Amino acid sequence: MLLSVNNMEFSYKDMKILKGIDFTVEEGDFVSILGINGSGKSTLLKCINKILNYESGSISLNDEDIKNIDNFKIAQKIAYVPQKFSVERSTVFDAILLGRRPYITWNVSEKDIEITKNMMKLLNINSYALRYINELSGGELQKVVLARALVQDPEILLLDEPTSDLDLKNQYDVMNLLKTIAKDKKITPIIVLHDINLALRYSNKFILLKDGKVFSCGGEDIINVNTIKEVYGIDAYVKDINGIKTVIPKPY
Ligand SMILES: Nc1ncnc2c1ncn2[C@@H]1O[C@H](COP(=O)(O)OP(=O)(O)OP(=O)(O)O)[C@@H](O)[C@H]1O
Repeated sequence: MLLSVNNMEFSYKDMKILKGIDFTVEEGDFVSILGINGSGKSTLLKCINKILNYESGSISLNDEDIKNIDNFKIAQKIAYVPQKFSVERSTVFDAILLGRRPYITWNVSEKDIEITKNMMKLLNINSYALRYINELSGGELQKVVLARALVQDPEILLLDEPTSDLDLKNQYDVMNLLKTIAKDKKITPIIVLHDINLALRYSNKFILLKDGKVFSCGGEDIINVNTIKEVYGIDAYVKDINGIKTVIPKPY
């Protein structure tokens, strides 16, 4: 199993946030984590990436407990794009190249530069390679940090609301690209999203978090009128529109 989270718990000081999380992810899955503000989604990603240390239960990567994998190795296997990122003054090219750090021993290689250039082309950001990242728009920056995570060539890509600053077309462009790159490079994305319809369009697996627990986990069928009501506390229509499952909140 690529990732296995078993009865995992985490607290900030004496405040228990994750209260026995269980789920598994297989290679090739495209996973969306959904849930209301404060339900523990970002905390869960940080535990998987070892930014936070879980206190009980277990998290295993390819059947090995992440506690036994050193951080350098973790960085070769898991890339993480946080919800908020601090922006240093470097060029777009250098910022993306930094994603290769887990592989660079002495010097940056031709291969590292080639991978960086190719990723910039794929994400259509090569035209601003030499611009400073602290001078980019929110959407442009979001593409740069995504490119940086992708050149890391991870097995698992953790993304915390990767489309929050993107316009409608860019949201779908980025998700389409992500789906293609994930398939080509055998990267398994695990994405925190607030847009349920975007999640429904791209994911095959859904994890609904509620109060620090997995309320429901599974395929598209777990997104229904009842789970929307239970998790988000709203009444919604769940419709099939041109073969695409769509959630439309009822007016209230
Ligand atoms: N560093 C911290 N110290 C103490 N409490 C924290 C810290 N970070 C988050 N929390 C709390 O942990 C809970 C879960 O936060 P988390 O950011 O994981 O939620 P989330 O589901 O990602 O929320 P959102 O959708 O708003 O981004 C919240 O109650 C939050 O206030």
